[in-house]
Amino acid sequence: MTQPAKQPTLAFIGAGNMARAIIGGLLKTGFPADRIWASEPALDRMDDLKAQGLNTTDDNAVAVKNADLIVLAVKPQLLKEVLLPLQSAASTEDKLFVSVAAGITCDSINQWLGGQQAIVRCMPNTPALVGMGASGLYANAQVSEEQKTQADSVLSAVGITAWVDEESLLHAITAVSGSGPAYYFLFMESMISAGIKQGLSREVATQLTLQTARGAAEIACTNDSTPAELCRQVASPKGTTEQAILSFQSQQLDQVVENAMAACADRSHELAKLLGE
Ligand SMILES: NC(=O)c1ccc[n+]([C@@H]2O[C@H](COP(=O)([O-])OP(=O)(O)OC[C@H]3O[C@@H](n4cnc5c(N)ncnc54)[C@H](O)[C@@H]3O)[C@@H](O)[C@H]2O)c1
Ligand code: PRO
Repeated sequence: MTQPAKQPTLAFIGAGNMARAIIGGLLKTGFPADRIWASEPALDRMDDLKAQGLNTTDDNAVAVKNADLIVLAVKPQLLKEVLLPLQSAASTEDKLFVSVAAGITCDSINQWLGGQQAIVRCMPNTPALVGMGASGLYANAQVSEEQKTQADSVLSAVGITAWVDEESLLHAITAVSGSGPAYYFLFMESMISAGIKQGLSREVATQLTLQTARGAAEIACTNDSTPAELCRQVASPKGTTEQAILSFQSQQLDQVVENAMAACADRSHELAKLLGE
């Protein structure tokens, strides 16, 4: 992690999957555990975090008061009821809020916090759990360069970061990388099922599918060739792969993927409207 000039004290409001992935990454990079607060309604669910040296509380306002950078990591459906009681804790100092909640806009968050707070919206993904996350980030006008660097450092602890200048692009980022891991898992499941139908045991089909996914991702990430070129390198003319590719194309794989990602982005828009009032 690139250490910012001033290392902030962090608070995680909600210590579920995404928060824990980020906390784990931060600790691995040497971020001091005693500069992290974690807040959950049930204290005993954070015994492991406390054992690692984090400050834990069941009072979100305490965590917010103690922190410079607050990661909002509750479900989008809960964000409003979590933020409304935090207005006075939030407004006392110059704090940065980093929201990972899908869909919810900076305007909604500011409306609930009752001010003009510095807000970074972030769309991370679950590969953050293994330090291979991909996070899209957007900063509102109140965010200073130093705060932007701090937010980037937190998310860089669990993978790569990409900033966008338009908040609305977070819908597309959700469709690409936020939800993206699920598409690959689904495809793996389909390949395993098809392998079993062709006579392989579940164990062998799973082993070969997962290693193939890992290997293909590694080549795509380390090679200068585009995925389309890498595909051509596997598919010998008049060979076996070509037939599989032709089958995918005849069923309009591009269109299937485009439709699925449009549905994902539409839901992100919808969540912003439904939950943002
Ligand atoms: N899981 C993903 O793939 C993913 C990807 C990108 C973004 N996100 C976003 O991350 C956020 C968290 O998702 P998650 O998968 O970690 O969910 P999660 O359910 O694992 O974590 C949410 C946590 O919030 C806690 N919580 C509930 N009420 C609370 C309250 N009043 N105060 C404090 N904490 C409270 C819950 O106990 C839980 O531990 C969501 O907004 C989601 O949109 C998730
Ligand atoms: N998981 C969250 C959802 O499905 C946000 C992106 C990934 O809503």
